[in-house]
Amino acid sequence: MQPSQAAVDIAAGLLIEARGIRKSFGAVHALVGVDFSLALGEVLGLVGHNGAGKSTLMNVISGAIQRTEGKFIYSGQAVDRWGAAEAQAGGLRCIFQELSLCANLSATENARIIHRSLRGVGWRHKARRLITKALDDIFPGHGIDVDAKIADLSIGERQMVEIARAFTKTVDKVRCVILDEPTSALGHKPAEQLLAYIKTASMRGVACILITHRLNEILAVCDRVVVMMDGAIVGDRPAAGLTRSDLVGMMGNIETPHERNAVPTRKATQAPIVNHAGIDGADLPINAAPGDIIGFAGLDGHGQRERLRAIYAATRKVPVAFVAGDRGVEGVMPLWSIADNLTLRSLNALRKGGFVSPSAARALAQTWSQRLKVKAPSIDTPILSLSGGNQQKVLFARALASDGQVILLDDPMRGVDVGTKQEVYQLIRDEAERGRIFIWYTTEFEELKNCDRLYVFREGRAVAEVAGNEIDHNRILEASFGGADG
Ligand SMILES: Nc1ncnc2c1ncn2[C@@H]1O[C@H](COP(=O)(O)OP(=O)(O)OP(=O)(O)O)[C@@H](O)[C@H]1O
Repeated sequence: MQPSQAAVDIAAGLLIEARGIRKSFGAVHALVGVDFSLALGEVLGLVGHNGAGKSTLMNVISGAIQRTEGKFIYSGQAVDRWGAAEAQAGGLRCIFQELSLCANLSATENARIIHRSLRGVGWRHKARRLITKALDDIFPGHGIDVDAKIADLSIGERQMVEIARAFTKTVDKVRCVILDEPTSALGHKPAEQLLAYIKTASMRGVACILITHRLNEILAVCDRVVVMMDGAIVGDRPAAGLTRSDLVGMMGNIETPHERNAVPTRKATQAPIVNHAGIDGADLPINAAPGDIIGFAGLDGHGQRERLRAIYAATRKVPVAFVAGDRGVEGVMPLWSIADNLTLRSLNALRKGGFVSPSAARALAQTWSQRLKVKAPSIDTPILSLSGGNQQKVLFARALASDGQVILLDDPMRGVDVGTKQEVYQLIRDEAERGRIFIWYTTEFEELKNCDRLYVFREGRAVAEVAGNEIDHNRILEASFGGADG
């Protein structure tokens, strides 16, 4: 077999070398002396639990924040001042978890922002061509209108534009792309397309750093895996030959496979509380009784989110809570603390004599932030200073701490680490045992295995119902694409 361009370049030299990097935010020591390197054309997977310091390290490397201490060498040159402009000029691009596109501009205009060379008469035409080509190369068949405002695109489409923009090149070359949870808002197909593209980009000599909690993605594309824990690098190994459980072990977790219980008989005796009719005869009614964990499956964007919202609006008899997937737009109150964000849905229940009881609110916030292991100095910490996965945990805690008997989940585990995910799955099962109903849309097939029953969506309708032991990948794919009874 011919060695790839990446393998040749890896032998030839390093693009990034960082030594003894430290970064503190006041009393929080996010990086405590990190040595990190990246070769030309290398695909490096960066993993670790929520709050381990992955994004902070990438922010230092991309020049978004300044290191407190340490040495940074880029392309053989030691650099003192390293900001976003220097990184861009050096061909280093970054796709952050919280997307950086201007919402009131189109994809075309957003492409222009990072390419100053696109100026003068005809810049719009050139920018449109540039971003369209990148989208077509990475996500063939994407269907995105590059002249529509970003605000009018779905979260998945926004993520695709952000990714495509990072790979566009004009006079500025692309040498390294940092992708922080790039697939967390993408459906299955675009996620696969991106992984394939990362491989081809690396063959052309573009290095990529992939941060993801989806470990199969790391195993699929990476040359090397680096593990972070508590602000330090604790593992660094070639990816070849590693298994998923090796990775989980390197992160200090042990994976316990979940054996699905047979659907408890008590459910047969309980009347459904959710009884939601479809839009027509081809759209199945959604039924859920106390204790049910119902999954919504199918290709992303086929009506699952709309149905969750419709169920939310129609559920009147019992309290209902919603965990949003697009936390930036729908979930997080950015200027508030963890405690205020967490108790927001419980203010009525916390009222004593007409006023919200501060001590009861704090006790509730403390309990649930501990149960979900939110990593922060205290519950008074501003939510925006938390890592992405920890922000998502707070949103989850908000719903579970509430009186919601029906909990609607819109892909809630985006960016949550593998250890916490297992604990949250257990929490969901425990809460279901206590009689809560979960209706759970997820883009991760593995998560669907936690459900008692699934509805598969296609073209805006729930077209198939799959119960218990029939839940398998092929069955879902068949229904998603219209085979068999789908
Ligand atoms: N601007 C900030 N102010 C205060 N603390 C911060 C800030 N940014 C990050 N931190 C803290 O630094 C630590 C590392 O966070 P970081 O975002 O790097 O983690 P991460 O490994 O990327 O986690 P995740 O997988 O959840 O995205 C966390 O404790 C976080 O709360």
